[in-house]
Amino acid sequence: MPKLAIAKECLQQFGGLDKPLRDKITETLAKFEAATHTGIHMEKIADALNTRYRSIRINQFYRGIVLAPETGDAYTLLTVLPHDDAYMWARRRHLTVNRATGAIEVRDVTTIYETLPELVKAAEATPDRLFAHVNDADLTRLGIDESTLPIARTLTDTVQLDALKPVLPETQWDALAGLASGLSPEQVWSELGADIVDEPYDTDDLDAAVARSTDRIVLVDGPDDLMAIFAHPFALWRIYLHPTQQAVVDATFRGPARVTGGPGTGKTVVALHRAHRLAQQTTDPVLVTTFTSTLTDSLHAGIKLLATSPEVLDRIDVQHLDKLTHQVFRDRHGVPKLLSAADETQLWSSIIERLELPFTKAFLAAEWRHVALAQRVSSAAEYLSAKRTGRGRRLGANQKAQVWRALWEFENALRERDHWTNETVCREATRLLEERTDKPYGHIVVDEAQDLSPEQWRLLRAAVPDGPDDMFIAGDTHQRIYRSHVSLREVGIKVTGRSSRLNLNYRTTAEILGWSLQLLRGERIDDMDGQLDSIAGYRSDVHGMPPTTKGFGTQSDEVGYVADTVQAWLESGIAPGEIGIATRAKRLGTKMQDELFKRGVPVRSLEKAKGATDSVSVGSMHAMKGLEFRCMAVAGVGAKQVPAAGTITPVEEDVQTHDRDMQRERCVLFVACTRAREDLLVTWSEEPSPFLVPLV
Ligand SMILES: Nc1ncnc2c1ncn2[C@@H]1O[C@H](COP(=O)(O)OP(=O)(O)OP(=O)(O)O)[C@@H](O)[C@H]1O
Repeated sequence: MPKLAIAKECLQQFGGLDKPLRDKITETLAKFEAATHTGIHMEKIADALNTRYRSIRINQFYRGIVLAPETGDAYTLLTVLPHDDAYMWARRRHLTVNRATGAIEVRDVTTIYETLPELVKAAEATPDRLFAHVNDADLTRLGIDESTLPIARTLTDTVQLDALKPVLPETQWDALAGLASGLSPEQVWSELGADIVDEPYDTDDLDAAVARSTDRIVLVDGPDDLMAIFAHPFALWRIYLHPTQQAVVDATFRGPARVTGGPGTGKTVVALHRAHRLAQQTTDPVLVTTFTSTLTDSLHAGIKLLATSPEVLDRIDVQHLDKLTHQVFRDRHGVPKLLSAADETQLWSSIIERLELPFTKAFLAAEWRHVALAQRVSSAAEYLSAKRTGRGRRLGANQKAQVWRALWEFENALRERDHWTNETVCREATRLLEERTDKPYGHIVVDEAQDLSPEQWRLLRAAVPDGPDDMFIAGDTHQRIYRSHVSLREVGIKVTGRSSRLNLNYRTTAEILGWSLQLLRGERIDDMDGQLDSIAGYRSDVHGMPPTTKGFGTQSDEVGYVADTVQAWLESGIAPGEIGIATRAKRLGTKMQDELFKRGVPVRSLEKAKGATDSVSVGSMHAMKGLEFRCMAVAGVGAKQVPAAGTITPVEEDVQTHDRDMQRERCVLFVACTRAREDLLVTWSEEPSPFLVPLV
């Protein structure tokens, strides 16, 4: 029976076609396995650059181009195009095997040949060469072959390289783009997928190369599999992973492991695939968790797209972390009486007054959370020797004794009133899990790890036995938007030596990513494992318009302009559900919603509505975490709103906490801006935020 494999390019094209044509393609290909009987017509193509190209008829106007096998029965669908374009494709494009990875590559030989004289002419006008810093041996080692090398040597800037993307062999172009973005040859080498580079390849064996190209070509396993692939043509991440993503998904780790990387690099995608793979290999439950409910919903939707078997799906428990914590608590103690924020403030005030302490409520509350709870301090002696990393105000022994007295009184009051906070519920749930010898999960996968508190980490550690692949952690400390700062080591989770990094952004254009990264330039951001993280090497291969930044005299002018822009996006064919508006202050978000509602634009609040939508989404910058939109407006980025004054500890009170608060506010803005896929508008009224000043 003939087998069919589908190249990524086909699925991308498929997503952009009309429904009747998509149905026709699915129908034709579904018959493929029975082709010998139904006689699907495969024709040889005169003058094709590869004698194994065949065309298949989809309908009167469309043809697919297939690579027929030399021997055997595995066919690869390379492209689906209108009749003449399909034949032209086959006459211009050559298939070769990449020297470094052994994977198949397509190159548009004719266009390359036609472009070369222009490149040579441009190169004669300048001594600059884009790859002057890389020697031939390194380029060759990275898979640049003798046809591409002279072109690479002629390039003078990245604009030329970008223009060659559709015509150069993909893997070779990726290697050149990595080098051009500042990665060293070693870093590019590791991005190519170090585990496949040692085999001695037969560069003439196209069929073996197709089988190796799992990041670009998927083998269809019967008609049901075909239907599943074509049912979600935009979810390319389900099928085609970058070699660095695939390596992390497939690896076996002796203990906790993690993946880091900038926004949109596919950390969530990797976490989902890994959870799915673990669930396929084990009978133990696999927990997939994160810290917000919107994110939990989207993880759930992702797992449902991946897991086609009901048994595997049943084994994966996607749970909001707070919900899981409360569940463990409730199973033993029933529903806790939670202390409200106002009651907590009141309690600190009364303690300060009664003990006549020279500290503020905010200071004591932070000391309780970030020192006492974070380090499980339970006695005066432990508090005296506790690390106060990140706390700027130094305390003498007497002051520490006073603070400890206040913390003790606070906890005592909670006990006497049988009141709980989310933190003490988590602490108790952790204790309950630590007691258990039968842990509820065999594996745990955590997304957006940067925002979990130390107590939440201990809870997760206690919910899974120590062992291979016990915990998998995806996160990016540049996107930390809450107060928690954790050293994984200090909460008993050792990831050193089991950490991988993703660099290639799949979401945002290079222009939006580059602009947004400038918001964080120079910031010293930890990596949760005792080192500093870095933004070097993050890149996007997709280009678009630079972000638009615009200031207004009044807020109502700003609201009007954002609403005009949203209407223009809608008129240009963008669906309402593909548009997002983020604000730091909720009040401005409400104004935006009112304005759009008045103009008859369907709009919803992210904080209130859930699930898929065909409305414009308006939400706080925090609510944007984990989401993405084709077009994004980040509004109200004025000096009075960003950083949000109420969230910044005064310098006089604690300089280190002040600095962390400022950094966190930058990260919040960074997260909002990096949700945009194609278009980003950033606005403010009166003075711009100090974070924007160097950029506008
Ligand atoms: N291999 C892939 N092929 C196609 N699309 C991909 C691939 N990997 C990721 N993507 C897409 O890139 C976008 C970002 O992926 P994802 O949300 O996993 O990134 P992330 O690193 O978790 O982002 P963030 O940290 O900003 O939340 C998504 O639209 C996802 O579908």
